[in-house]
Amino acid sequence: MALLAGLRVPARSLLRAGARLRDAALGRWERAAGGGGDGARSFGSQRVLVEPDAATGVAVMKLWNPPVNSLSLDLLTELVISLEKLENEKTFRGIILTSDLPGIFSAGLDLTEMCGRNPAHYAEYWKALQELWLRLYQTHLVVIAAINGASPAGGCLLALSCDYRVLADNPKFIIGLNETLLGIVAPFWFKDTMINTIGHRATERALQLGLLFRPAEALQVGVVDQVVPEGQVQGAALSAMTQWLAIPDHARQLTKSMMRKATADRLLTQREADIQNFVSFLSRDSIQKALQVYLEKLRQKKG
Ligand SMILES: CCCCCCCCCCCCC/C=C/C(=O)SCCNC(=O)CCNC(=O)[C@H](O)C(C)(C)COP(=O)(O)OP(=O)(O)OC[C@H]1O[C@@H](n2cnc3c(N)ncnc32)[C@H](O)[C@@H]1OP(=O)(O)O
Repeated sequence: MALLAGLRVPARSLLRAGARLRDAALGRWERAAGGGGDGARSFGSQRVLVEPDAATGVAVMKLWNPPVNSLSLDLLTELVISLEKLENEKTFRGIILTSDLPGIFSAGLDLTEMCGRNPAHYAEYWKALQELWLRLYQTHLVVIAAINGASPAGGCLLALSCDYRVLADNPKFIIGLNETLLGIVAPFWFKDTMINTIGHRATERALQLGLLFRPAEALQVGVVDQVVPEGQVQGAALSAMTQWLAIPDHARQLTKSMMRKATADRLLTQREADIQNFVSFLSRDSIQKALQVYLEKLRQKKG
């Protein structure tokens, strides 16, 4: 009930949620894609819905982890599985990554996974996040983020890891790596991903100040590539996809790898140390206190 109290979604969505939870309990669910007629079927898990269109080779991947699509351990795991499945299907060349929750793309890392747990849990959680980033950042598929809501911190990382970003024009849809505002530090691979997108100086300023950009600023600094009216974000992402898919796959994929491999390798060569850093950083009393205070503030916002 407490979870439901936090939901700000219409009754229709609650019914849909109920159906998904039921189906998830039965294992992976599948349903026919609306009138596609091309044999493509939606598939997914409890928190990730994938709507593949075999005719175009593009799948829409929707995050659904109420209330704010925080990147819980379960969501991270389900995202990796869905990505892997699409990568293994030869018919698919592109993914549109978006949210199935109104007004939120992703609230970033799930603070409840980082607060009051034990070191083994922190290690497992961080490894899952590394896994998702390594896969998303290096996937041979074209990934376009259709950002239809707020996207702080880890939500911004998700978007930055895509090949192209379209943001819906709403001043509430802020995006950025705001870790310093929480008293924590963006890890080097978050920082590298942002540098590769907007350059060193802009990243230095954004990271130190924990800047969360509104759409016009996000476009200006280059955090996103396009800003479109709300309601047009998925259509605009699909249009952009046409341009990306017009390029021969082998040439585009080799170029993507050439641009991104060194950044990914930097994490791959020190993965274990990065996990240990995270665990020891998070195990400090001062960090736990800062996170608890921040979480409490978020919870009291409504009260
Ligand atoms: C010496 C140096 C060594 C360096 C070593 C490095 C080590 C590494 C250090 C660690 C680095 C970690 C990197 C962290 C990345 C992150 O992503 S941290 C998470 C950051 N996210 C945020 O700050 C976003 C917080 N949320 C919001 O701002 C808002 O919720 C929203 C997304 C803008 C949505 O607003 P609104 O629609 O008004 O919803 P709310 O009412 O605020 O929230 C609804 C409920 O959801 C809960 N919630 C919100 N965000 C989170 C979250 N990220 N995790 C878990 N839960 C969240 C919120 O508490 C509400 O809950 P209830 O009150 O219970 O309903």
